[in-house]
Amino acid sequence: MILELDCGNSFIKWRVLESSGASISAEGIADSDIALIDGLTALSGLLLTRCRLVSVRALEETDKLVVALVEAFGVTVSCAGSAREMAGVRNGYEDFERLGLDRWLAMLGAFKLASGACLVLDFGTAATADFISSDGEHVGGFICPGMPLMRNQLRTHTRKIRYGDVAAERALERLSPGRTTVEAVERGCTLMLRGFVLTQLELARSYWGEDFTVFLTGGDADLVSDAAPQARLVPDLVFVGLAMACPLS
Ligand SMILES: Nc1ncnc2c1ncn2[C@@H]1O[C@H](COP(=O)(O)OP(=O)(O)O)[C@@H](O)[C@H]1O
Ligand SMILES: CC(C)(COP(=O)(O)O)[C@@H](O)C(=O)NCCC(=O)O
Ligand SMILES: [K+]
Repeated sequence: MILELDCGNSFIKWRVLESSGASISAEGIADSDIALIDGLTALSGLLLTRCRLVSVRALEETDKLVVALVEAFGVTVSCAGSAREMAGVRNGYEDFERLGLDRWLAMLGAFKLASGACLVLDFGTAATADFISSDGEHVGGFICPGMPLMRNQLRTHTRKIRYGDVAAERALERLSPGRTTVEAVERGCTLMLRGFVLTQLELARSYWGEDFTVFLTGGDADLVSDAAPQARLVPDLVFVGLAMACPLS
């Protein structure tokens, strides 16, 4: 069985594939290395042979996780790395190694699925947009605070914005102007993200007319999907790219 990991700034997304790579036998989200290893250990019939991962965390942090995985499961771990060019996509950064690996893998996955120009929108800790033209050129992208960062900045830099997770979830049942603090903040931040989506769509249209595919991914993709009804919601887009960047043969 193959373990795949996407280590973002907030969560580790994981899944276990059958050895052929054809089907998913388990998947989940962990908020720490320990929670990940406990979650995997609790699975019955787990026989890991290989592991591939992508991380946007600090090198030492990623190394620590790799050591823990080797210790716990005796697996060989391969980590996705940067590339100037791969699978027909050319990294557009001046310094290609500085482009976030999750963005790079999502771009590889998107270009493979679209076989044409694409706009990749990822809503995690940060919200990112990346533009890939039909010939595989990465035009560049944008990085903004995502929902968790916007919400936490308001909570920690004001005196009177305080509320819990349950109230936050309930506040997003509608997007009309808020009549409580929690509604005002949660809906306001959601509308900021939707505005971000609309701006990116407008820019993509100015480059490519209607001839492009929009991909939505990341834990908060659902919050903005109404703003881009034409988009393909692909929660595992990073994993599509991970399999391309770390083939297990
Ligand atoms: N099942 C879930 N578990 C945890 N977070 C989730 C889940 N579904 C959506 N989210 C939201 O996803 C966001 C994190 O997205 P994610 O793509 O995991 O970020 P990152 O890659 O930066 O770690 C958070 O705002 C969180 O509330
Ligand atoms: C932009 C990001 C913080 C997004 O991380 P995420 O929200 O997925 O945790 C990450 O891709 C990153 O650290 N990138 C390096 C900087 C760059 O891409 O320019
Ligand atoms: K991510």
